[in-house]
Amino acid sequence: MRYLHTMVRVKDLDASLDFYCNKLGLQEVRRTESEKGRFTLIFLAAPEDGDRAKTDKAPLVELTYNWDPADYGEGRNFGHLAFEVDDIYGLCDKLQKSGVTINRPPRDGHMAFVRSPDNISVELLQKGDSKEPAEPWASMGNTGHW
Ligand SMILES: C[C@@H](O)C(=O)SC[C@H](NC(=O)CC[C@H](N)C(=O)O)C(=O)NCC(=O)O
Ligand code: NI
Repeated sequence: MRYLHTMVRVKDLDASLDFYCNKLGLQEVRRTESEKGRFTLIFLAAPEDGDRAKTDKAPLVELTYNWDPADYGEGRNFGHLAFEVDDIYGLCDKLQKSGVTINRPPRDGHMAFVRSPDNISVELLQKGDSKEPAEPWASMGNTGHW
C-alpha cells in the first residue's frame, strides 16, 4: 500500500490556488475537469516532492472544486495537512503579511498552524532543530482554536 493524497473540497478555486501555490509554495501537478460531474480536481505537490510527483510517486493534496456552490460545513473529524518547512519564521512572516490567519504562531521555532481560505488547518513543522524564538512571534498568543 502507498499513500496517494488528501482531498479537500474548496469553495473558491482562485483563492485556494493563491493560498496553496502562491503563498504556501505548492506546485500544480495535474488537473482534471469534468463537464458531466461539474467539478475540477487539481493535484498539488510540495516543492521537494515535485519531481517524484511526475512519476506519480509523491504525496499530494487534491483540491476538489464543485462548480455548483455547496456548503460543506466544518467536519471537526478532519484534522490538518502537515508540511515540513525550511524556515518556519520566514514562511509565517510571509503568510501573515499576505493576510493568512496564523492560528498557532511559531513562537517555539518548531510548529505553527495556519488556515486555508476554507478554514482547513495546515500544520507547519520546522525541518531539523527548532529555530531560536524570534520577535514578534515569541509574544504572540493563539489567534483561535486549533
Ligand atoms: C481522482 C481521485 O483522486 C478522486 O478522488 S475522484 C473521487 C470522486 N470525486 C468527485 O466526484 C469530485 C466531485 C464530487 N461532487 C465531490 O465533491 O467529491 C468521488 O467519488 N468523490 C466522492 C468522495 O466522497 O470523495
Ligand atoms: Ni482522490
